Amino acid sequence: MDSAQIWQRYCDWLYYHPGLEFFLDISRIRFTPEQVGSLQSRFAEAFAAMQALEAGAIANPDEHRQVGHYWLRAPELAPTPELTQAIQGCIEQIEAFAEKIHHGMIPASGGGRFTELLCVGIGGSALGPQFVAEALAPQHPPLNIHFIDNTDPDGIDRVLARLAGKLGQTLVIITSKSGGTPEPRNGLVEVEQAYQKAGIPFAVHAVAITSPGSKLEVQARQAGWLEVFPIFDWVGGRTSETSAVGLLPAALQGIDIRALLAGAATMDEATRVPEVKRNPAALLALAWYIAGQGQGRKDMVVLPYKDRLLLFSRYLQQLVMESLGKSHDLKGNRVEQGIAVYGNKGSTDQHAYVQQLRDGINNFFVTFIEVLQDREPGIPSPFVEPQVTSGDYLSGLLQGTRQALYENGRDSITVTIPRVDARSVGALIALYERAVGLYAALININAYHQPGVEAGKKAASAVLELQRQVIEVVRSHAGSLTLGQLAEKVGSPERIETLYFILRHLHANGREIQLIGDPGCPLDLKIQARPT
Ligand SMILES: O=P(O)(O)OC[C@H]1O[C@](O)(CO)[C@@H](O)[C@@H]1O
Repeated sequence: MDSAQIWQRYCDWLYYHPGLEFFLDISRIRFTPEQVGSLQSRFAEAFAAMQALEAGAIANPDEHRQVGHYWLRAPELAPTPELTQAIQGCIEQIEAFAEKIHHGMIPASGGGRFTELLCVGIGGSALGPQFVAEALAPQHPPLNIHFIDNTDPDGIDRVLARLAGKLGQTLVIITSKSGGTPEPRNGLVEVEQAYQKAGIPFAVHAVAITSPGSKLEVQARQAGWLEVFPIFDWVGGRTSETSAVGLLPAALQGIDIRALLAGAATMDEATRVPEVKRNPAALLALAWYIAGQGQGRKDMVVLPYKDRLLLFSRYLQQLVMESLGKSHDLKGNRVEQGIAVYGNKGSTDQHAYVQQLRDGINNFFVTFIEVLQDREPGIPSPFVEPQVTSGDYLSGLLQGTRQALYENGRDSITVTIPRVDARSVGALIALYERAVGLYAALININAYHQPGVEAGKKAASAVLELQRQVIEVVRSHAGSLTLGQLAEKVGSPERIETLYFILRHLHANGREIQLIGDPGCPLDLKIQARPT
């Protein structure tokens, strides 16, 4: 194609939404009109499936659940008046609570207003709030946000060290839809202990966001925590940013949650249009499908050219990969679907891996995220070269990379937003949620369950059970044992490798067990109880 044809293709396929000042360009994905035509009937089915989902169908058949995250920003569309009321009530509850915290009507136990916010949660209970905090938190927020999103003791220590001396001014949110995920439970135990050590009551600092009736809710109510906010059954973790999961931390940081919801609602309207060319989420799904031949053969590299959007790719990683990475389709055929997502930000990544993107293995397509506004209005941009600002550079580098990749047979999508504000971020979240839903319908998979995650969780609890057994056996044995003898004694010779990992970890942490000998020769090691 010559430059005039490429330009014509750009104009033909450009999507623009005037209300959101949002552009989407998929012209640099090399698809043919025939390919688009061949997907028309599948798209018709996908639009119908999405309509049924929004009307309250059981769109997550394995878990027998409705999928209602779109109702969160258009409560009037929820299938019953009770649900409409529950959604609206939750938003009002969030706003009222944030106001009381901001104005010191709920005072910190250390006196005065809360100044810090510690969010404990993992996966969908952390990634959205982290992305939104990075993108939208004001320079001087009413509460400074911190996250514990793992069960890494050192990671927890680092966060608690930052809060040293400030626990009395810290509001703690524990977020877990199930209320039983081990990582946030562990975070909660360690944070509670930190409060105890500091002699500060925990309950008057604590808030839960969880499913009604969960273990976490029961604990919060029994202990008299400040408040409990609901996560509705029909909201999945990875699509929970516009529920209390995302809205509460955002409101507490002074982010305009009504604007976030309005941006998402406007994008939802735009992505309900049952015509591919006029629906930006359908255009994205089309581009993904064609780029990866409907089998995820190409990875999605997400490159926002804006520091504030750094965590967007991480957020999308869960949204896309946990939704689309499935072994079977809805008919029970083994399909092993998915699209791998990675990326950080441009132009920084240009000095990291863009070399491979341009010249190396062609197993990806890029999504450039362009932000038109360089910096806050009113702040002048100095020239870094004659007539050129830093922002011009950023824009030039995005365009240059897009062009250089295309010239070398590498495809890309470009999403353009006017500025990083609550409205645009809400729109981006809604855009990708719908694109994932439509793509899942095209490839006929359930995007709303995550059975694969369970296998790792089950295996982990079996490891911990084995560890308990091992400690007991070694403690009650006089003298030392070899690894083989220990494996026999615990009745798990087939799990000798797991045993070795357990022992090495206990030894390294000065725990109940000692290893004597060369750690590089596991079979020669002597295992004994550590003297107390
Ligand atoms: O909010 P919960 O129930 O603690 O779950 C956290 C995360 O764990 C998963 O269930 C599995 O990784 C995610 O889908 C979810 O976002």
